[in-house]
Amino acid sequence: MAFYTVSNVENLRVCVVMVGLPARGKSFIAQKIVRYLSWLSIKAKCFNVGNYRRQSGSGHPNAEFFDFNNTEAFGIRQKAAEQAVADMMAWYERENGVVAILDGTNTTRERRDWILKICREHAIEPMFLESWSDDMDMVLRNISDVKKSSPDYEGIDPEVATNDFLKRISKYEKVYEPLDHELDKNLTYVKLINVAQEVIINRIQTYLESRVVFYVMNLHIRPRCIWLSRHGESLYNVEKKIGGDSWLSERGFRYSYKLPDLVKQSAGDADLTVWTSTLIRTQQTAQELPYKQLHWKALDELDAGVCDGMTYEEIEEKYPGDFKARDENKYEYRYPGGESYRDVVIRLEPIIMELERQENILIVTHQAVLRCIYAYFMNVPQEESPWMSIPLHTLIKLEPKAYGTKVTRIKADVPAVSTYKEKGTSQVGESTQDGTKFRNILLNLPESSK
Ligand SMILES: Nc1ncnc2c1ncn2[C@@H]1O[C@H](COP(=O)(O)OP(=O)(O)OP(=O)(O)O)[C@@H](O)[C@H]1O
Repeated sequence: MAFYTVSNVENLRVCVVMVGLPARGKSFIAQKIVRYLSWLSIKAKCFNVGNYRRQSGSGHPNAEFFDFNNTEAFGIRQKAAEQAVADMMAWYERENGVVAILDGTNTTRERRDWILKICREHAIEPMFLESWSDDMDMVLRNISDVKKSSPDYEGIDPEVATNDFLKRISKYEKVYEPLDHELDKNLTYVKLINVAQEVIINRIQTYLESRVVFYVMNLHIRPRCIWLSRHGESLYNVEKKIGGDSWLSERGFRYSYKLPDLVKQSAGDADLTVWTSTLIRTQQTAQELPYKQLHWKALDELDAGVCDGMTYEEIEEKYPGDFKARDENKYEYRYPGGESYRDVVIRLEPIIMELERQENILIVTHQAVLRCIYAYFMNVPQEESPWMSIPLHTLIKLEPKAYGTKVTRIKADVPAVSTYKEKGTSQVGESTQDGTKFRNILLNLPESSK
C-alpha cells in the first residue's frame, strides 16, 4: 500500500537557506524544522556550514577570522560552504532527500545568488529563511545560552568568549545585506523579525513551503515546560483489554488524587493548562487538578477498529495475520476499521502546532498518543516510537532547551499493571529479557536527563 505525504504528492525538493547574523537562532530554527518534518515522515536534513569549517581544522578562530578582508580565512569559509552544498546535493540524489536546510549566515547577496544558481541547476526550490533581530538583550541571552559553550570557545573564559563573539557579529554586520522587499522580490522567502513579532513572507509557492512557514511562525523561545501523563490505571488495563472507554480502577483513582501534588512538586506555583482526551479515563485522571482544562478529540487513543475491547491474546487467536503484521511494522500497521501510528501522528499535528504556541501545558492522554508526542520532542525515529515503554502512574516533565529537551520522570507511588506488549508475544508486562531493543527508551533514563 502506498502512503502519501505532502512531499511525494508534490514530488518536490526544497532547500531552506538560513540567513542572518550570528546568534539569531538560525541553528535553533533549522533543527526544529528538521525534527518537525521528520516526525511527519518528510525526509529532512540540516547542513551546518560552521561544522564543515570546524572539520577543516579552523576549530577555535577568534573574531579576526570572520573579517571579510581576511582573504585566507575567507577562502576557508568559502570552502566549508562549498563542501556543505556538495554534500547536500549528494544527499538529495542518494537518499531521496526532500527538504535540506543550509544552516549558515549567508549574509551577502553574492553568497545567496551562488546558492540560488546551484539550486536552480539541480531543480531544487530555494526558500530563504531570515532571522532578523535588533533586540540586543535577546542576542546577549542567546550568546550566554549557547555560544559560550560552542566548540569554537572550548576552554576559553566565558567573558572573553562573549566579547569575542560580539566582535564576530560586528564583522558580519559590515557586509550584511538583509533580504529586501524590492531587491529580492523574485525570491521565495520568509523573514522573521524579533522571533515572530513580525513575519514577512514572499512568493511562497508550494504546500510544503507553506507548512514550513506556518510552523516557524508559531515558534516562540519563552521558557516553559510540558508535562505528560498517561491516564491512571483503567478497568480495561486490569482486564488486559485495549481501547474502550472504561472508568479508572481503584488504583487509577488513587493516582488521580496524587497527581495534583506531583504536578505542584514539579511546577511549583506556575500556571498551566490541562489537556485531556475526550475519553472518560483521562478526564477522571485530571479531575482533581486545579487548573483550566480542555478536552481534545485529537488526543483520543489510537483506534483499534475491529479489535477494540479485545485482549492481545484474543486478537492473536481471532486475527493471527493482523497480529503478526502489526508486530512486523507497528508504525504503519492500521487496524481494520481503525488507525495506525502514522494516522495518529497526522491527527496530532494541530496539537503539536498548538503546543509550540503555548506556554505550560499538562497533557493527560493515552499510551500510543503519548508515544507520538514524546517522539516529536525527543526526536525518536518512527520505527522505535511505537515500542517505547511509557509506564502508568508516572509524570514526565519536558523542558525544551536551545538544542534539545530535558526530561525528568516523577513516579507516583501507586502500583499499576504493565500494559507493555513486547514484539512476538500476546502477553503484556515487561519481561526480564530485552525482547524488544527499543522498549527501555524511557525506562532507562536517569531521573533527569538531557
Ligand atoms: N527567531 C529567533 N530570533 C532570535 N533568537 C532565537 C530565535 N529562535 C531561537 N533563538 C534563540 O537563539 C539561541 C540559539 O542560537 P543559534 O545558535 O541557533 O544561533 P545562530 O543564528 O545559528 O548562530 P550562529 O550563526 O553563530 O551559528 C537560543 O538561545 C534560542 O532560544
